Amino acid sequence: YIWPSPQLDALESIRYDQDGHRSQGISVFLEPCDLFIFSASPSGRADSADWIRTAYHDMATHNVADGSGGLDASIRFLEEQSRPENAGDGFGNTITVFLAHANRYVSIADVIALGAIMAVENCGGPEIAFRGGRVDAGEPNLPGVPEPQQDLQSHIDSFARQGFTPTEMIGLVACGHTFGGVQHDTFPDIVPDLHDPGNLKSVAHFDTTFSHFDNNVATEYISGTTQNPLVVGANDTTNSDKRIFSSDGNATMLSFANSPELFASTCADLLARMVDTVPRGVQLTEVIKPLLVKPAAVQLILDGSNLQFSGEVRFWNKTADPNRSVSLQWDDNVGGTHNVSTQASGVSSAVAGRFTAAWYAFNSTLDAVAGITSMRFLVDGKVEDQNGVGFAVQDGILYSKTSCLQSQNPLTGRLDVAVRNGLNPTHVFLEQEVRDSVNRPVVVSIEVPRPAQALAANDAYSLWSITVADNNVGVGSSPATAFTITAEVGGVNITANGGQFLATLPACTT
Ligand code: HEM
Repeated sequence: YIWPSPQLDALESIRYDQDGHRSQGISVFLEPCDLFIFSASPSGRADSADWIRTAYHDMATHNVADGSGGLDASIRFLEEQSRPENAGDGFGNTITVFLAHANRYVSIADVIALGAIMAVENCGGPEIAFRGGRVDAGEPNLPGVPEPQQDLQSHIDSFARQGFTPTEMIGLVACGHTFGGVQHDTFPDIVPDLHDPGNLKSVAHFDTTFSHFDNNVATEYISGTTQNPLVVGANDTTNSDKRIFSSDGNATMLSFANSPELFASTCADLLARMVDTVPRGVQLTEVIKPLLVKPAAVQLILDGSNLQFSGEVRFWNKTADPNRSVSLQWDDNVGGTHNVSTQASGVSSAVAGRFTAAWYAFNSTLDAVAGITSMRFLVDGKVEDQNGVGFAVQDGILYSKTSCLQSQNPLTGRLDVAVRNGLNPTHVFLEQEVRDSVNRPVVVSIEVPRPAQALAANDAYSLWSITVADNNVGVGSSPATAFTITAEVGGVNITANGGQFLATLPACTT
């Protein structure tokens, strides 16, 4: 895709800015892969296992016939979590971690999908295609998750309702059950108290590598050494993995045992399909791939007769290199081209170090009248401009530095919006992201009134002002969020680069 695209940019960041500079903070819960943040270690549990099971149980309500259910974060509702089919506290744990990572561009359901993908990828598994655009349910879905005491035919029927064939059922169960196990606390009839100081939560694991993706779930099953509690459990009624794995005469499991590559590629396909199983009508984005050159945190602020321009750029698949020269070049509205050097600002990595990225920061002062239309980067003399498209930077609407804090409690401030002469917006509005009563990120818009008499800020901009209160701080799971400015111009919305938190504004003097 072409930068900027607010939704795809946000999805790309949460997927690929994992560790180090500008970390989005999800992958740390998988470091190391047997980390379990909710009880003392060694617990025998793992965040990674909880996250994969959460994605499956959220999806498993899907009904291909009527399009209902699917991966839509309905698992966050306590009503759904309290059903027998959703036994255990892993769903609540997972949602607690994930809620803070959702935003207006990344739904809670997208985070659930990505959490499962990252657990697999970052813990030894194959790369899995990730799309965004899931829509969070406003209420619980109908029940429909398979349970271990049910017979084979009901499992075949259940997976068919979810959209998977009997062979795919074997695959999906094996792909999931290469992680985690059955807990004594949740299933005391399947797993006894193990009294094991190395496994404090008494989890009987599905294979010997419970926090690592590999085909041991298949090799141990085929070789007869498996300790999988759903295969060799004392009560055969709950040996659902045994019935499922053997349902085709062990052909599928044998193929997985013989080929770790086949197991990995099958799981990459099936798990991608699992997280892309969404209620009918939901339109997913393209597969999110890393942008090789990606601006981030671009800010343009009116400061008297100048524009303060700052931001960063990330170069994918590059490591730090003190000899590299990176400069930023931009075009203005009056035919000029300008150059500024950048400074190395950090490095990041993703997928347990499989990928790295090098970051550079820029900071410059532009003449407000000349403004800016687009930018490009020069890396050791080579032009990076999205294959000639350039990186568009809009200067039509932005914050003015004259914005100020009016009161701390309640938090109120005057936001001065600079509108470029000639832009002629039909509307200007502030947008703030908040959470609705069921924790979905939603955007509240506040119209910025058109001033009766335009107040010139300089030769290029006039100011529109509005006093707003930030009612969002500390509400529910909402982190404090910035106000952003959007202008509707000729039926199209353009959004200012960079948002403004009221709390960080200087106090008003008038
Ligand atoms: C017939 C289908 C399935 C049955 C009956 C089943 C049953 C179970 C049971 C009883 C547990 C133990 C839960 C606990 O003690 O907290 C479990 C755990 C788990 N299941 Fe499944 N499962 C099925 C399919 C799947 C699928 C398709 C996936 C994912 C692709 C999956 C992923 C997991 C994971 C990762 C765990 C470990 C959770 C942890 O250790 O915290 N399961 N499953």
